[in-house]
Amino acid sequence: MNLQLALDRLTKEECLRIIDETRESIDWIEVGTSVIKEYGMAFVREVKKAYPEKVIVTDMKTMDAGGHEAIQAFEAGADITTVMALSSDLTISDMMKVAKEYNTRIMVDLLEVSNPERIKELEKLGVDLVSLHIGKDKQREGKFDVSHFALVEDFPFEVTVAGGIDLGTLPDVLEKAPNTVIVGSAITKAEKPGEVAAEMKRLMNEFANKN
Ligand SMILES: O=C([C@H](O)CO)[C@H](O)[C@H](O)COP(=O)(O)O
Repeated sequence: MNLQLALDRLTKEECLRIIDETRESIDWIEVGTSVIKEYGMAFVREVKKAYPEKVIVTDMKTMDAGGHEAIQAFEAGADITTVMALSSDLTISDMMKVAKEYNTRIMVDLLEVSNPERIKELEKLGVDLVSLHIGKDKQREGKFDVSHFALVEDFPFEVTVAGGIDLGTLPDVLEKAPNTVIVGSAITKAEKPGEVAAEMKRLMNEFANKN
């Protein structure tokens, strides 16, 4: 099970400091949408160069022009880039075509998707990696909870989860055995990010060893 560190609403210097403090505990590094908007693909290149051993996820949240944005992400060194499930099938399939050429992956973000029909369509498109996600704004009405797993439980997807997950909610999330847990603020806003990430990874390893 992977721990993905999500870097959002931070300066470059803060991102690099937090990666450095958490590097022993994290598996995947997400250059968040807000960081990409601030610094562009140049910063993705910088992170990949500094941490070639980590899986780099660019949270592009692509909604259109999928082929172009996938090339931008993969040329910058991303191993995985995100597209919104609510975008056109053509956007998603164009990105999957590019990912095949680069030997990389597309993560489909299920933000605001609750209709099982859309999930079936994604499966038909050949999607294999999805993100169950409660967005930052929506978190004001409630953070990610395990009832959201129901949307994908009958599908063969690799599942990542995000949406305000912290040390309090992690144990319940782990019971559903997602492939990757995405954590942003609970680590990045912590006084000691390294300690929070280490404790999260310890709980994840403990769960994996028991199951
Ligand atoms: O994708 C994200 C969000 O939409 C802001 O861009 C975050 O990376 C994701 O939600 C994880 O962050 P937290 O919710 O702060 O754990």
